[in-house]
Amino acid sequence: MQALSGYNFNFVVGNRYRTGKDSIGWHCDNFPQIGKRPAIASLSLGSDRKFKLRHKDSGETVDYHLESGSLLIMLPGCQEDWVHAVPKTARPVGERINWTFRPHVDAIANGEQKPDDLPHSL
Ligand SMILES: O=C(O)CCC(=O)C(=O)O
Ligand SMILES: [Fe+2]
Repeated sequence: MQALSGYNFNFVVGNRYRTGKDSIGWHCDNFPQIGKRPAIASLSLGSDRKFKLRHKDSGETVDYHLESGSLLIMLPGCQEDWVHAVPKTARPVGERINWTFRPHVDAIANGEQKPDDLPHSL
């Protein structure tokens, strides 16, 4: 993950969406433990679902269709300026697993997430 994204990550959060009725509402992930201006990498597995971004000031929305195996990188600034959500869907979708890779201040000496030293190729 670090080689793919260019960022270091220290912990992972998993979400399971059993059906289209499972969802996550509008939010941003910028709580203190995650450090300042975090980059977050999001890996999707299983059924595809819509992922929405909404700009906090302008209200502009951007929709992504996250397929199994897709990797979405939310770069520094995304949590500060945008909220995101995975809405419910009436489509008959099966289970989706999402893993978000995040920094943690306890593991980063100065509280800032640093780009990784690894090359950006696999
Ligand atoms: O399931 C997703 O794609 C997003 C999950 C999410 O926003 C979160 O875990 O904070
Ligand atoms: Fe989130």
